[in-house]
Amino acid sequence: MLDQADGYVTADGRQIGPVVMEMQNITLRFGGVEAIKDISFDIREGEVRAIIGPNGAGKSSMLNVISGFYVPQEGQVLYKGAPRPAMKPFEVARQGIARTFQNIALFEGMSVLDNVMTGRLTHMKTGMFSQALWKGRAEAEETENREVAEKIIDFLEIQAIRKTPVARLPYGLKKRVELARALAAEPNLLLLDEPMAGMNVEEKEDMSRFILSMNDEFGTTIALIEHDMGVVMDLSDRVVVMDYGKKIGDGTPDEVRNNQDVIDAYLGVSHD
Ligand SMILES: Nc1ncnc2c1ncn2[C@@H]1O[C@H](COP(=O)(O)OP(=O)(O)OP(=O)(O)O)[C@@H](O)[C@H]1O
Repeated sequence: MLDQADGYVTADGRQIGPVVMEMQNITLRFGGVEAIKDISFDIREGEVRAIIGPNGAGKSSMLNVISGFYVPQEGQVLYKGAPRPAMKPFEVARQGIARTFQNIALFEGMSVLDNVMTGRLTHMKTGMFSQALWKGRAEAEETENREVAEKIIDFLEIQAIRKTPVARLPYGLKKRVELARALAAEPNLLLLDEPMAGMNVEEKEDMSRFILSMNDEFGTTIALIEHDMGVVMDLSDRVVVMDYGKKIGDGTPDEVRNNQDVIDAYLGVSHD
């Protein structure tokens, strides 16, 4: 039913909408290295879309194209039906796209709450000048942003550490705080860069649960890249598989799991 333009309903009753982002024949080069070779796929509203592949397959490069950080030499990215020009990070954020990073990028000296509040920056309308003139308006906005941040802190079950400086937290919790900050932006599209990397089994299970409930509760469209094929199979509606810069598979987890090219890539069989 994936060819229905308006979307479809999943086996577990979730509504998947129309295509929000379309990658058309993307090629990205770094000097002589072709990191992405003529890849096309789309991301639908409300789905959890994974991009997986072995080391060096081109996943991070692809996430950076999706986020607008890299502009491909060939092909184009359509967002909500319109070609997307080169953009600055704040313009990407204004379009409702948020992301997390593989190497956690938090303000280590700041508390969890303050870090999550930085996720609200794109929603702050009151500039310094009008803050000076309209104190009431600035205060109302601050309260509203704080309420959203607190709601997300509750949702991700990190209330107990809301005042703790991030530097003191273990790795798994830092990853969750980063997720909270991205979610605080109330994004339409959330990009997760190897959300489970470096986690133990229990932390991976927690992270999977939060990703799924975020998608369910807020209807957030999620695109994630991951090295480990196992962890994304239970999470994702559809999976793109990359190997040596090429797309070698695209479909439901079951379709991808049974694709011989995918099996070979993960077993290290050469594709020359
Ligand atoms: N900034 C860059 N400059 C030059 N080459 C790059 C750059 N970024 C990536 N590459 C090259 O592009 C190819 C794809 O790398 P990329 O990091 O996108 O793969 P990946 O699938 O994310 O790998 P990993 O799982 O190891 O993070 C590799 O050959 C890599 O060396």
